[in-house]
Amino acid sequence: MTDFDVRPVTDDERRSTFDLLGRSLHAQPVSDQAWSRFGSSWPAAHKFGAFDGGTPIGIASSFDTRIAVPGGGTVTLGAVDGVGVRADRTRRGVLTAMMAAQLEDFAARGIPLAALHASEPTIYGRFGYGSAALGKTLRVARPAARLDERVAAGGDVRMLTPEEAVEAVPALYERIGLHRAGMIGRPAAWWPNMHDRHAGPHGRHITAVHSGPDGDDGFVVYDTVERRSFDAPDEGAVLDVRDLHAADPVARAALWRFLLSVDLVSGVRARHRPVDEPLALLLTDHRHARTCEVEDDLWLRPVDVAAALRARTYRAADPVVLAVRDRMLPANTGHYEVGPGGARRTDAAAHLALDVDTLGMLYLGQWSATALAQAGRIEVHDPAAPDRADELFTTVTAPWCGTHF
Ligand SMILES: CC(=O)SCCNC(=O)CCNC(=O)[C@H](O)C(C)(C)COP(=O)(O)OP(=O)(O)OC[C@H]1O[C@@H](n2cnc3c(N)ncnc32)[C@H](O)[C@@H]1OP(=O)(O)O
Repeated sequence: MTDFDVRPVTDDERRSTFDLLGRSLHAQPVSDQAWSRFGSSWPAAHKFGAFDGGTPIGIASSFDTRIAVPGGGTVTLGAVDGVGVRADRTRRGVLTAMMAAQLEDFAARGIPLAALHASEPTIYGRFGYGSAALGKTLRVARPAARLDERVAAGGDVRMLTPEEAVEAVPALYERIGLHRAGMIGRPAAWWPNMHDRHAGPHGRHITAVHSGPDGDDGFVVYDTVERRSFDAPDEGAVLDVRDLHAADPVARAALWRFLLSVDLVSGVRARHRPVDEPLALLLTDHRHARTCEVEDDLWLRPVDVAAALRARTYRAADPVVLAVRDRMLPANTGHYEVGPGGARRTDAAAHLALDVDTLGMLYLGQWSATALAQAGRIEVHDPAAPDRADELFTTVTAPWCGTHF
């Protein structure tokens, strides 16, 4: 027996559902002033609430955007930017019911992929999401870390006022483009809450922009946190990189050169960077840039398996036939042939069998079919097939989202 209804959120319920999500994540209710600044980032569209009578007890929110897939194409993405259930109503199927409504809505609207960032990795596999892109945390020692003289240099870095940052950075992100598989477009509604709140006139983050021969081509948003204390009088501040995007290697190196030049800083920390971010290679001594953590970044859910498989490209190898199982969206269950020429449904016998969350793990190229098979996530019917699938799905550049949502 269910004692709640799941339905779309109305305009009047935006703030109460935002506060419900915040509470589930242990945040304070939003103030009137803050809501007037970034409430527009929480439109009613694409939100499913669970209600007991008129009272919200659960929320599953998403927004539509684009995601880059291997090969350079982009497809529509349902970006799940917040799910939460009131603490006294958890573990009674509320999230399951909201996720089902959300996935059916994505499918009905022809959205091929959905994605999220997971608070806890044990939750989302059952809904068909797999960990599809990783991110690393870098710690760089200051003032020891220096860029090697062979690293290409050029252009200028300038700091923006908060007003300039709010104006300039969205257009710059758009111009830099979705050049890595896993990167997503940032719709206008994303910016007030995720960027302007921290880097705009009321925030404390600092924004710097790099300009090359063709104009602005990279930006970094950062904050500094004082570490000096009575017990550690020689510590400077830690510079925390929150958002860094560059159109090319010259702009990226110049932004890192700038970050490493900021005075009174004893270390630079950057979380959720691409796992193949080449910072260590840029330094005279690569040990001054340490990877101290690798975490899951983006979780991906093929919503329309055929469309998702068709959207990306594959490298040269003999085709493989995948048997995909999808409990929540059974129309996806079936056999798919994937080869250098593309992907299509087939009646042919399967070489490999996997659940749809594992397909999410394979899709962007983060994990190899061989590793997934060895981990028991792919059943192997043809012993040569994992090698072929590795060839087909591998990407040269690691996938990375780089956008918090
Ligand atoms: C994408 C994002 O927004 S990340 C942020 C997610 N939100 C949070 O972490 C906020 C705090 N947590 C919550 O609000 C809730 O606990 C939620 C949303 C994670 C789960 O909601 P619930 O209504 O309890 O989930 P529901 O009852 O549908 O559980 C479905 C299954 O997942 C399991 N599950 C749910 N949450 C968890 C968890 N945190 N850890 C382990 N298992 C979990 C349940 O045990 C259940 O398993 P079963 O199918 O084997 O019985």
